Amino acid sequence: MTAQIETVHVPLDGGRAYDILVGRGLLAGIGARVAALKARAVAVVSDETVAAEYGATVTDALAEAGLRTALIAVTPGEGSKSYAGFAQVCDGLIGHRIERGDLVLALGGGVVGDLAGFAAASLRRGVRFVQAPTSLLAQVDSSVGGKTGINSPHGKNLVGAFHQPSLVIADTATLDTLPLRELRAGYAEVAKYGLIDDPEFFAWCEANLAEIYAGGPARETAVASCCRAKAGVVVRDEREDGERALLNLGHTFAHALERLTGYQAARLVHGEAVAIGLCLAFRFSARLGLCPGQDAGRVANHLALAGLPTRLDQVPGGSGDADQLLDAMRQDKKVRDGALTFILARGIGKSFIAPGIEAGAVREFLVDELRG
Ligand SMILES: NC(=O)c1ccc[n+]([C@@H]2O[C@H](COP(=O)([O-])OP(=O)(O)OC[C@H]3O[C@@H](n4cnc5c(N)ncnc54)[C@H](O)[C@@H]3O)[C@@H](O)[C@H]2O)c1
Ligand SMILES: O=C(O)C(=O)C[C@@H](O)[C@H](O)[C@H](O)COP(=O)(O)O
Ligand SMILES: [Zn+2]
Repeated sequence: MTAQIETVHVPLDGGRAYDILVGRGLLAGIGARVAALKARAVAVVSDETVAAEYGATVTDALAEAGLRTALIAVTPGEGSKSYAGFAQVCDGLIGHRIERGDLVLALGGGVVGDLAGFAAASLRRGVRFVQAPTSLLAQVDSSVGGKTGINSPHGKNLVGAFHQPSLVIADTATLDTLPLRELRAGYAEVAKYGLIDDPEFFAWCEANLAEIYAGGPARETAVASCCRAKAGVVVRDEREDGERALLNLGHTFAHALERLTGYQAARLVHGEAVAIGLCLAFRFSARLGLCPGQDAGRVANHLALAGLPTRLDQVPGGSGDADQLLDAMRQDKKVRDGALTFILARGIGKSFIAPGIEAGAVREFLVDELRG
């Protein structure tokens, strides 16, 4: 049974507008919604964990709606967002004879969404895709906005394409089976939306953390609020020529940490890296005299309360030294003319794009952070 459904519309032009549906129990009714997109076949791309839990619900619902289905499941985890994972999905789609008019349906977390989205963008030079996000991170962030791609040994998301989904179906009941560590990791991106430009939302998160973790209406509110915020940014700046870079708050640090930990979930997952990155972005801003130290402390306190790491010395196996971190950051997609761009903050909800940041200043900051 589907309870209340919240719809967030993403009004992109050129026939690329789409809806994000948020509600409990949406997967059971996914067949009719996908059939309305007028495809003959739908290839569901998932990972083995999510496929075991929800694969049959989705393929049965699609088949009942008269659609031919196929299921491709990759190994769970960031390692699948790789050249090998991309080849597996593309060849799976080709093997199942997915045509230009057909659909790819990403059922899973952000790894599956980014990977399946990139395969859809590439297959026969582009087929449509639907996002059915099942992790908190994917429901609040990665399923919206059309950034798709894979990682390179040189850095995160360095190979990819902008390819918007045709529909996003976020069944919040799937979060009931999400491991606590992954729920917490997704929460880092929830808090990010408050820290970017919405101090009231951050205060609401502080007051409602326990309810968001417990499930129920506060969780749905958090998912829909983040989707609304992201949809607004994406419509104004789809390809990150300006404002969209704010969604990268904490990510220059986070992506360097993910590369240096070899994209190994045993050490760090994306949301945990983002939590550390958010704290570093605020502490760096405070060090540059831009942000009150109190605000940086408030961010770290809240993320620690949420069960997330906040410092470099919490990275299992170590984070790498300042030079290694800086070297990894030089591959950031926001680099311009060789100079680093950071998203910094003048306070909670007051983030801004800061181009031309001196590498020396970043290095000194990291050396001090690593000293503890
Ligand atoms: N495209 C974007 O805009 C964007 C935004 C944010 C993050 N990302 C990317 O998203 C990825 C991280 O996504 P993630 O945190 O969802 O990781 P993930 O996809 O690896 O999922 C986390 C783990 O949870 C499991 N899982 C997912 N849903 C489940 C469920 N309902 N029940 C039980 N287990 C479940 C998965 O099998 C996996 O082991 C990173 O690669 C990151 O770069 C992309
Ligand atoms: O959608 C965006 O734009 C974001 O920056 C959202 C981030 O949370 C996400 O991790 C994204 O994949 C990072 O993008 P990248 O361009 O820095 O790889
Ligand atoms: Zn992110």
